[in-house]
Amino acid sequence: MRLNYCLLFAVAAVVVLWFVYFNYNCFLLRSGVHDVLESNPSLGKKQHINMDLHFPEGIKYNQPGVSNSRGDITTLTPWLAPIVWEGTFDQSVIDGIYLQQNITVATTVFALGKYVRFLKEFLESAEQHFMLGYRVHYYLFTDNPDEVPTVTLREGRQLIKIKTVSSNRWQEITLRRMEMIEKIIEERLVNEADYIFSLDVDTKFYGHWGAETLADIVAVLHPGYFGTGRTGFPYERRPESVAFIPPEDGDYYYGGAVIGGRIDSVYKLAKTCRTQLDIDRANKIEAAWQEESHLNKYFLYNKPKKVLSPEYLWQDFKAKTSEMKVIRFSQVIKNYAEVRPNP
Ligand SMILES: CC(=O)N[C@H]1[C@@H](OP(=O)(O)OP(=O)(O)OC[C@H]2O[C@@H](n3ccc(=O)[nH]c3=O)[C@H](O)[C@@H]2O)O[C@H](CO)[C@H](O)[C@@H]1O
Ligand SMILES: [Mn+2]
Repeated sequence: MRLNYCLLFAVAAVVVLWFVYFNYNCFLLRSGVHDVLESNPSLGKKQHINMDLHFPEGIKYNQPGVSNSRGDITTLTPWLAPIVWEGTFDQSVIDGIYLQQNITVATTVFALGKYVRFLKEFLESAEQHFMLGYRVHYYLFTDNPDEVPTVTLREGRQLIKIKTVSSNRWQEITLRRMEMIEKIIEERLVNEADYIFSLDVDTKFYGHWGAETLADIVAVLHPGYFGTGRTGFPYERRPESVAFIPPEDGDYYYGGAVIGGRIDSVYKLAKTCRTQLDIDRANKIEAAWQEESHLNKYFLYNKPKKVLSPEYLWQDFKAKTSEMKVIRFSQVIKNYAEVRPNP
């Protein structure tokens, strides 16, 4: 009789324990804690997450047209990557696909030395226009965390400050972004994000920037060289630099102010550019436009899967041209001599 009680008690205990464990797991899944607790998924594995363009039922959207949506500009590269212009995408279709993927977009921003002054407008305007509805984590590299302004962030968005040593050369600050992006992907982002954008801080958002910009690896057309012949691009032209591009080569001139894509692809890009910057340094040569020159070399041989039009990187001093239906992100006017640590 006593044995039966013991047995009953043991069974009851197992049932209770299982119940508690099951509910705890459900709680973890619901709260997304599993994403963090999982052991480091390798960068290779990351590649296969969320690649489907699954579209949920019940969303109303316009029927796609059969002629070009824009007649005034090219909306495809010769390797058939989309060039994202206003009028080429339907935001409700894009959000239908990407909102349900539950993605996290890491955004690296560097504010070293006096560039910390650009943060307020950058962050405030990003909160109005950048990836609204998506989880956004800003990773802010600065040598002066105390001067970072307090900006109210929307739900699901956070800012992580990373104390970083500055340099007395602006060229060094901008080119070192590659190794810092490489490191932070290795150390954190592999577990904390799906996509990443590296953005210049001396900038401001003026219009919608959403999930239409997401792809495996994303480049932006530099507003200063859109429509320029390739021989006029400011590529590195000295063969002694790894960033060298001969005058007969080149697709576009891409801006260094915007780099984006999936974590594993941007990792590959950052690592490659960092390695090539190291080789140049050992050979005592610095490319004409630092990491931007190496970025252009990288994209020449590793074509971007999506190209953002200059709507996604304009310059405040530049008059709007006819093909620019909207300005989404733009470099603010700065006094170079006053904000930079060296000429
Ligand atoms: C529009 C565009 O594509 N701009 C690129 C261009 O000039 P820019 O004139 O845009 O370069 P920049 O002075 O804005 O420097 C690039 C970024 O480095 C950071 N920074 C720089 C200096 C400093 O003292 N503190 C600091 O934090 C900051 O995040 C800034 O946004 O060429 C640079 C490389 O030469 C970069 O590739 C820039 O992205
Ligand atoms: Mn800039």
